[in-house]
Amino acid sequence: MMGSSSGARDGTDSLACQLQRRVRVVGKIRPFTDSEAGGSSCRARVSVTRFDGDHALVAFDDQQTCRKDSYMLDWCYEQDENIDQIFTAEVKPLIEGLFRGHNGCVIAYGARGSGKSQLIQGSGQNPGLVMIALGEILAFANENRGSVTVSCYELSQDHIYDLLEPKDQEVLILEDAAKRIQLKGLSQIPVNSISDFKKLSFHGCNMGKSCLKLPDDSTVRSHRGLIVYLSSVDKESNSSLIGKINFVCLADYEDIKQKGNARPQLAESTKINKSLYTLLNIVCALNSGENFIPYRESKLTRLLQDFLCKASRAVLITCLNPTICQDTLSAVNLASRSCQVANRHQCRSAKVIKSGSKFNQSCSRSIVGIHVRAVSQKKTEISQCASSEKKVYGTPYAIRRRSLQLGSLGTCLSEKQKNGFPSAIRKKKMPIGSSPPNKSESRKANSRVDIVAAVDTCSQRNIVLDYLGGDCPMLEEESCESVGPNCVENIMPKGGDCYTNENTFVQDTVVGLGCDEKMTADPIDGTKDEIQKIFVNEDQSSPPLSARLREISNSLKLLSTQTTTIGTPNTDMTSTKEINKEKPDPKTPGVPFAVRLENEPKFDCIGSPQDIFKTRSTGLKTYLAQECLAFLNSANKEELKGLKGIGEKRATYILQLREESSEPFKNMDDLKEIGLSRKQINAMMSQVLGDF
Ligand SMILES: Nc1ncnc2c1ncn2[C@@H]1O[C@H](COP(=O)(O)OP(=O)(O)OP(=O)(O)O)[C@@H](O)[C@H]1O
Repeated sequence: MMGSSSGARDGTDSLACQLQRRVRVVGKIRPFTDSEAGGSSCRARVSVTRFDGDHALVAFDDQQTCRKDSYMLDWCYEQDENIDQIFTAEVKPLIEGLFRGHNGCVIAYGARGSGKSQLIQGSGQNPGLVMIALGEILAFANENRGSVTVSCYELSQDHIYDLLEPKDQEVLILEDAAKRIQLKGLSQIPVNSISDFKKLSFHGCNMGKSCLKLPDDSTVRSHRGLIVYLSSVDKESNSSLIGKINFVCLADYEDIKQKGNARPQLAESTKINKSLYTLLNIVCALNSGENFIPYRESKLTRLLQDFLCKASRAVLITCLNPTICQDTLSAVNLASRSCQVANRHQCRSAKVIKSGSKFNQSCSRSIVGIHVRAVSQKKTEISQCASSEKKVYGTPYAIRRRSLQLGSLGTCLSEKQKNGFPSAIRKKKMPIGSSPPNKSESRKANSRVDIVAAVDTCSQRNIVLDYLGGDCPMLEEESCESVGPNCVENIMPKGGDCYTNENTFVQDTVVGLGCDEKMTADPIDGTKDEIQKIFVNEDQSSPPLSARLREISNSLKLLSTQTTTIGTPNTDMTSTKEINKEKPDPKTPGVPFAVRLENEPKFDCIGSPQDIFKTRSTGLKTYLAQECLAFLNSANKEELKGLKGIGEKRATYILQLREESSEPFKNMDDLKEIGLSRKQINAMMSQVLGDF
């Protein structure tokens, strides 16, 4: 059912690398539920390939749509691995840290129904991580004259509530003189045994039953957590030790883009997602050794500040549905990005991952971000790029604040480097009906679609592709130069065909990574197959600017010829949002433009032709603005740069914003935040109109 597993988590190099990581990012695929078992959803769709050391590739294969997505995580537990195993490998080390007075954090993150509650809380027969951990902590406390207390909280809509002793007032986050977080108003209840704990009333329910489990109300989503405090006496020094560990069950991740913006829970979802993004940024920043960690960006991260810091250790467990589910794909994509960006810092090897289009796009965005970070932080280090051991990156938050101030971006780069940036991500359109390339051509083509991700040196033997140093015969010189001589490792898989159709673009992503040593050219057994499996066979890049403009132009033409339609608007106004969303159809829309205008007034009642014209032009403007925004929210860098007022810097910045929020531009005023003046916005709009 599950894919092959290879390797073990015992590589010493890997261990050394992992020890530096403050937050491990792992996955857990939940077993099929009774209703799923035996159904069509039960077909093998998720596979895990583990590599020597601490990395695992999770591949989703949707047989119906032929879509394949693969994500690299620090590790992934398969369906048949139980919670005890996760406890031993991931949580026990944190508990041992707790015994020495260190804080720890266990976070369950994932889509709805992915097994978060089961993992953290468990059920009557199968204790979750909390219960297993508490058993060990209590045993330790009894042996070491220690005491244990617990708190339980809920973070909903940016308000924190005490679940053990509910009060009218919310819990406040304060910082003491030593900069430690104090949760004012959150009760701590002493616990001496598991049975004591089971008797606790968690907001009207018992821990063993439904604590940390949200009520079955799809409109309410919140983060919940249980903190266990341990105070003990160190036998050797006889000093007192105080540590705490937080078990967090995050609210379900929902991909807002996919669900549409018209839902009543949109504001709630947006808030929750923002807090999740911030959390993942923190994970990334911590693992990358950033100095500045943007805790204040959300209440969740502020609340977790003491548990997610340089002095503590944590594990983020991404719970995965075993069947294809867009929310799960998006959730694991984000988790994977956060650990891969961190990996680029920590380890100096490279691995190529070929995966579905979403992953490609997101990777390339991250990669762009990395370049920006490098540039913004220390110009002189650009030429050394990732080969430098120095930390040169900023957090996404910092980037957002900094990136538009990079007035000297162009000047701080040598001419070659300047050229290198845009060319690092190139597009190649495959001709219509072109026949599949032969093997050697295919190799060349493949070299253009590689996604490069940095991973642990220890896992190089298992790398799913051929690694090429500067002497690779297949390597195109152009590719090498695009990222500079010192920092580029060009990577190209063996075999695997890359066919594209008319609208498919192949994205070149060549990333500068500091690799200390060359990897062997041959992947381990079976990995070649894996390459095929995860190879990009589709790429859903956003349609080119010309296609988008053509769509608008056609729509406008339609308007001018279909006055009768305007006079009798279709009642199906809901189609408006659908058409204007993330994945616009590059073809001429089938629905007449007039009926797609949002809030379109009834023209019959307006009066004179002049009034009708005015009303229509308002609608047109609204539509055009929406198209512009949708375009800015989805276009790739080159397309963005095709717009007036958007150059390299601004395009990079926009991509960066999109990493943090799926839809950063919701109205025209948001464009001012990227430094566009009203005049520039108008010019951009006129450019679009000019094509008509
Ligand atoms: N390890 C497991 N063993 C057996 N069943 C599991 C396991 N993990 C999850 N499940 C089952 O999967 C389903 C979803 O699990 P769970 O309720 O924990 O997910 P969730 O992410 O907390 O969902 P929600 O967000 O809706 O609360 C449940 O029916 C649960 O019994």
